[in-house]
Amino acid sequence: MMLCARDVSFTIDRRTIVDRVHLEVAAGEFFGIVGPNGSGKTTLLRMLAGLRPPSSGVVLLGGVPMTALGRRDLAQRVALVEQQAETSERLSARQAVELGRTPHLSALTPWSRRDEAVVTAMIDLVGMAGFAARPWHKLSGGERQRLHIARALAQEPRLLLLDEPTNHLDIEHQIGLLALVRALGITVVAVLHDLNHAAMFCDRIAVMQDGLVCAVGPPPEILTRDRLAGVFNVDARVENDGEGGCFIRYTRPCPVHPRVAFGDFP
Ligand SMILES: Nc1ncnc2c1ncn2[C@@H]1O[C@H](COP(=O)(O)OP(=O)(O)OP(=O)(O)O)[C@@H](O)[C@H]1O
Repeated sequence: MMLCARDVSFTIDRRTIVDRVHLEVAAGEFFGIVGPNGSGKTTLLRMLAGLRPPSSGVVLLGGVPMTALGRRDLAQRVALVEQQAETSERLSARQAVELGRTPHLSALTPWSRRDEAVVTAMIDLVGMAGFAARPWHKLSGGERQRLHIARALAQEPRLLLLDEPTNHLDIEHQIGLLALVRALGITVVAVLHDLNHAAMFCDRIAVMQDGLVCAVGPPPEILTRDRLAGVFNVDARVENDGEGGCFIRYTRPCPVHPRVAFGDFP
């Protein structure tokens, strides 16, 4: 499902956090948003999800302004997994995923065998089948994160928005999750901190800096040594992966001498 942000800004306390962002994400594209801490990624993602109305500009989903879609319509099309998503502690793992079916239920369409099958399939997809009966509060951070993804997939969204989806995951599950999401073939917009993951999985990425999108394009065009230095303040070599992509090799900085030592404190 095509997503378009037209000159979208967000201002709070007279500070512009997202500044006239223009983006077009094609149906089926895996689109990454990268940028330093505080550059406006989460704020932009929440506007793309229709959760935060822009101060100016418009977000269009399939050509329709988000603001024209009712909450239920929106939830049937768009799923968002936020950074510190929480779920009530009294639920089991399976019940947490079942919440993803809520937008599809009504008095006329009560819980059905199809809902049951979708929930089972999504729990299975994220490798959590053995955990379904476990109480939520007894799960690890990574297990919860995988179930948050399963809950979002159980919504059967056409647009999936992910804010640092690999948080808490071990390396196998970081790579497995991004590969899985990519294989779904739906439109995905993901805020990613790991630039090598962005390079591996994204069709295109947008780089944010101080609320502005300063570059958009395929990873090898965008993740240049100069940009990594200018935007992220790191020294790195960008190498060709031999398959049309790239990977980044960071340079260890020279040793820095802290201006304080623990012994300085009485
Ligand atoms: N509700 C708010 N009120 C005031 N300032 C806010 C609010 N929400 C976000 N900000 C500020 O806006 C800026 C952008 O925040 P945002 O969370 O979008 O950044 P980010 O790029 O996602 O950061 P990170 O990588 O650290 O998650 C930050 O400086 C943040 O402190």
